[in-house]
Amino acid sequence: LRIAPVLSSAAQLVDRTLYIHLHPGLNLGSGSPPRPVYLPPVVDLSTFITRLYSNAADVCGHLDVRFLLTNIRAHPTACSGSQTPSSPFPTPQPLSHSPEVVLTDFAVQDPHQTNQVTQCLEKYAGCCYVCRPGLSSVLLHPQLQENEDRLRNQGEKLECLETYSDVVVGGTFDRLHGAHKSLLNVSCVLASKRFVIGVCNQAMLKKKVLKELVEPYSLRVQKLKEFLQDTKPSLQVEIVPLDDPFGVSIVDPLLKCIVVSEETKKGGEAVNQKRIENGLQPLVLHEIQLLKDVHHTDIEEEKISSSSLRFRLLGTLLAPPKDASHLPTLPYVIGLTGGSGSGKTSIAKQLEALGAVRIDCDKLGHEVYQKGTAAYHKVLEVFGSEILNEDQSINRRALGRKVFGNKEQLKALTDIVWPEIAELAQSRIHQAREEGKRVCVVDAAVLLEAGWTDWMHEVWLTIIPEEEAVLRITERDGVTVEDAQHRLQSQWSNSKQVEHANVVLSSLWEQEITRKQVLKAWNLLQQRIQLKLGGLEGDAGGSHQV
Ligand SMILES: CC(=O)SCCNC(=O)CCNC(=O)[C@H](O)C(C)(C)COP(=O)(O)OP(=O)(O)OC[C@H]1O[C@@H](n2cnc3c(N)ncnc32)[C@H](O)[C@@H]1OP(=O)(O)O
Repeated sequence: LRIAPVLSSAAQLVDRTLYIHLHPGLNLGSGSPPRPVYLPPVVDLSTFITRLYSNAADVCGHLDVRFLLTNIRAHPTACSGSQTPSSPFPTPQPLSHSPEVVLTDFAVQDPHQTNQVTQCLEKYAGCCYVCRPGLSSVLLHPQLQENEDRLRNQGEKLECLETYSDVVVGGTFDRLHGAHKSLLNVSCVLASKRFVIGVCNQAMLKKKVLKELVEPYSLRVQKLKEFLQDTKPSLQVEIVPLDDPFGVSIVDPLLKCIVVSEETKKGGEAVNQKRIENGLQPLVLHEIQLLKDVHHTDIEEEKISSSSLRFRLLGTLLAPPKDASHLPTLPYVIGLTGGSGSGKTSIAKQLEALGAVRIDCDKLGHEVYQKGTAAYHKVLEVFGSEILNEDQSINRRALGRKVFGNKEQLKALTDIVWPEIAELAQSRIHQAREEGKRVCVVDAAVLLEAGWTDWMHEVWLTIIPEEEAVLRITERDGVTVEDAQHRLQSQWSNSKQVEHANVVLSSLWEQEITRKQVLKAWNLLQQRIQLKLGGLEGDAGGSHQV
């Protein structure tokens, strides 16, 4: 009952990381600073953790909340109410992000006490964690539902939570969120010695929504390590890649418990089946609650999920634009690219409707083949007269069949036409500049392959899964599945393109959803342009105010 009010008042003061240290009954008003104590891992604690992360997602979603377990320790006498183990508390624990301020919800009865209480609090924090010198303290005044609180605390019986020497969990752990942290925290409470985490490798991501936006394996592992080092440094953490749904869970004889959610319970049962087949003891399945995502939209999952987080990244700035000081600030040039069938042209048209000048490079490409032009003759020289229509114009479909799926032939063609298309596109940008336009969108299917990023301010990319692209291409262009695949194979993969993109969009869902992404991307772009222009004006006046 206290969690949400405490979190929301803390969120008003904290920008990034909120570490949580639990000490029920902490008395800061007695004059002498209290000592940190060990708390027993009780069943209530796992409920607390789930509520904590569920509330955190709701009231302070922008914060990286980490519940610390250093003072949670199993002890034979630990589960009989207020008793705590008497072994000395270890030396202060260093945290990944050194605390700058310590907050408490301890209620001061007499305002004259405040100074003494804050001093006690700072000393107490320094006994538990390594804090920077000059750590300040703040007394929070959360709006607690006191009566209910008091009622709950009366005659409470604490039930001990069973702990296990070796605990295992598996998952993708993309963009570590509250539900992951809740799972990890509960697992850390359950594990007394070793915690094994299987992390999905590339092979396991094939079916994931927006799999191209899943963080690299090494980054996911790094974030997990940092979180667990803060949470429970005494634990032996082993992170192993998962190439299949089972990994080490079905071969490690020391494992005792697997932590699952409602959704992954079946997977846990399958693990046990395999363990029995392998002559190993089955694991205890510890099921935790799925956290609800109160902010989820109609097309997002109800639970807190990485897929929803990836979806929300669409249209936002994923990577800062590279230095474009060699380009005029206006028009701001967006290179819009994406595989065949990814909806690039329809997105370019939406941007045009919002005010951008659209430069369609497929169309410019067609212009350069016109009879009598230099490119026309060069293409004829390289590919022969079999690519001509009866009227001697170039049959692009026939040319496409020759080049898509044949690297050398495609290169021969693009060496001829790309310089010509680039020149046409640049002259359109120049014209837009003279007309005082603010934004140009260069719609070019293979912009990255062509190395055109030097004359763009940003690269925007539209992606859809390959199977969907094949469906769309065959339907739209009346070509065979094989031809569609050849065409896609002539282009960089989505993942490779994502590495170079500043903004990613996806037309996988209904048109309205694409429209919302485009609008979001456009509005954010306007803010970036405004900032740039503001910066320029500031520079011109010699002012460097922050
Ligand atoms: C750097 C740029 O992106 S410039 C724009 C792309 N144009 C080029 O690269 C020039 C070379 N390509 C061509 O001239 C033509 O595509 C041809 C002659 C091969 C085929 O012409 P057409 O049958 O009329 O097909 P069209 O030009 O509409 O292109 C068909 C698809 O192939 C893709 N495509 C075009 N050029 C290439 C290429 N060089 N490599 C891979 N895919 C390509 C396009 O993305 C398009 O799909 P989309 O509309 O879903 O995005």
